[in-house]
Parts: sequence; structure tokens; C-alpha cells
Amino acid sequence: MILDLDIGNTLSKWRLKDVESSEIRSRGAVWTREEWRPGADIPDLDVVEAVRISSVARAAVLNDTVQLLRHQVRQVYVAHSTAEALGVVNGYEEPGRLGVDRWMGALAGYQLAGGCCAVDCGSAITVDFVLPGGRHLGGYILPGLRLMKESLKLGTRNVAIDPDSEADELLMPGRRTVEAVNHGIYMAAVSAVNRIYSEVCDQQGVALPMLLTGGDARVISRGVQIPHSVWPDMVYGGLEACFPLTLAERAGKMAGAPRIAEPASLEKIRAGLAFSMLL
Ligand SMILES: Nc1ncnc2c1ncn2[C@@H]1O[C@H](COP(=O)(O)OP(=O)(O)OP(=O)(O)O)[C@@H](O)[C@H]1O
Ligand SMILES: CC(C)(CO)[C@@H](O)C(=O)NCCC(=O)O
Ligand SMILES: [K+]
Repeated sequence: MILDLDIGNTLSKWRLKDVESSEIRSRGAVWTREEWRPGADIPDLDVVEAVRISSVARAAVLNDTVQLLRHQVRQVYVAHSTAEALGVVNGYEEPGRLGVDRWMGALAGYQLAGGCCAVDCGSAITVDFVLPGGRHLGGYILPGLRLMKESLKLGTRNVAIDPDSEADELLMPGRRTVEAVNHGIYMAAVSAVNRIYSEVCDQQGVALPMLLTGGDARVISRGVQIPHSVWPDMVYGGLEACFPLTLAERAGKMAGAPRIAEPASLEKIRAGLAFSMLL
């Protein structure tokens, strides 16, 4: 088995992938903590022959995790943001400072779709752009839904947005504090994603496919009018592309990759942008 780890600021996500069949056997998530010890909530390392890690947690968390895994697993691969990989040129002035989860998402998106807009809706919401040809432009970082809510300190932090709510309802004016907050932060997130996408496509003169991932991808997806695909395993896709181990991965296949939604025409994107600038 291959153990893939996506260590975020809040949650550490894992999945087990069968080396022979390339199938995902199990998955889960644990809180990201200082000491990441195997227990009931993480997989049995006896069956694991290789580990691939993307981590944006503090260096100590990653070091401890790697130390621990090296005792029991022969191959441990840790992803880093580099100046160039798989045909993509990192747009950061200091490439190593780009969050490796963003880099993995951008690489996976490029491998799947060519130029793309990769959106990760986690503790933070990040939006990254790669042009056809592989130039990564950099991106945008904004607070995620939960962080926005917590920063308001209105006593509503424990009332999460129901992930099954319809976007239409979430975009209505709230008539209770909790509703006003949930609808406000939802509006902030989806309008930012819509606007950022349109601005950058307009600036660059290209309509890019959009891909969404992260814990809040599903609910944000419902409010984003731009054609897009949701790819829960997008960060893992970057790990597969950087460290291919199975036959399917060597052939360039990434697990759970969605069908790419055809982007709207540049004219349509520009018309939408012109309209929003009138408001
Ligand atoms: N059990 C959960 N605990 C915390 N957040 C959750 C949970 N389930 C869903 N979420 C939502 O998922 C979001 C976090 O998503 P994700 O799992 O991508 O976070 P993360 O990986 O820790 O973030 P990041 O990678 O940006 O550090 C939160 O904003 C929250 O709304
Ligand atoms: C922005 C987050 C927190 C999103 O997980 C992560 O990618 C990160 O810590 N990035 C480092 C800063 C940067 O990407 O510029
Ligand atoms: K993430």
C-alpha cells in the first residue's frame, strides 16, 4: 500500500492506495497536531511500503512525522515547492515559499487540464493560476469559511454552514445573526472566486478550466457560476505526478481526476466582469 498524506493547518488527510490495482482502499482525517502518533484513527503502517507527504504544518510537525514513518516504511517522499516541475514554472519570487499544497494542486491541475485555475477551499481559500504552456502566475490567499466566521467573534463560530444547503438560500439576506454571518462569509468566498477568475482570465486573455478542492469545495462549488470541476484528491494528484509509483501513475493517471468542464468563452467572462464593475 501507498500512504498519501496531506497535512493541512487544521486537518491531516490520509488515504491508502493499492500499489497493484491503483485503487483507493481507505481514507480518513485527523487533527493536525504537534505530535502526530499512529493510533486508532490512522492506518496500520505494517501494510505500507511507501509514503508521500504534502505538508504546510510547522516544520516540527513534518519532521516528527517523517522520523516516525522512516522507522517503519522503506520509502518516504516529501514534496517541496520548487522553481520548476512537470512543465510548470513556479511564479513566486521565492519559489520555496509557495505553500506545497498549492504547488501540488497547480501541478495536478496542469497535468490534467493544461492551463488552469486551481482553487483550494480549506482553512484558507487559495486560488492559483497556470497558463497553457506552464507559467504559474502566483495566486491569492484569503481566509477560509471557518476562519472568516471565527474572526467575527459573534458567538456563531460553532454553527457551521450546512454543507447541503442550496447556494440560492445561502446568498439571501440573513434574518438571524448566525444566518447573516453564514450568508455573508459565503457571499465573500464565492464572489471572490468568481471575480478573481474573471479578472485574471481577462488580464491574460485566456479562458482557463477551473478546478476546486478542499473541505469546503462542495458548498463553494454550488455558488460559483463559472464552469468548473470538483476534485477532492487534487493535492494527492500532485503527489502522484511528482512521485509516480504504480503503473497507472507512471502512465500519467491521477486517482479521482474529474472530467474537465469546458470553460466559458473569454467574451462571456469579460461580459460578466464588465457587468460586475458597473455595480
Ligand atoms: N471535521 C472538520 N473539522 C474542521 N473543518 C472541517 C471539518 N469538516 C469540514 N470542514 C471544513 O473544511 C474546511 C477545512 O478544509 P480542509 O480539510 O481542506 O482544511 P485544511 O486542510 O486543514 O486546510 P488547509 O489545507 O488550508 O490548511 C474548514 O473551513 C471547514 O469548514
Ligand atoms: C495558504 C496555505 C495556509 C493554504 O493551505 C498554505 O498553502 C501555506 O501555508 N502557504 C504558504 C504561504 C504561501 O503560499 O505564500
Ligand atoms: K488544503
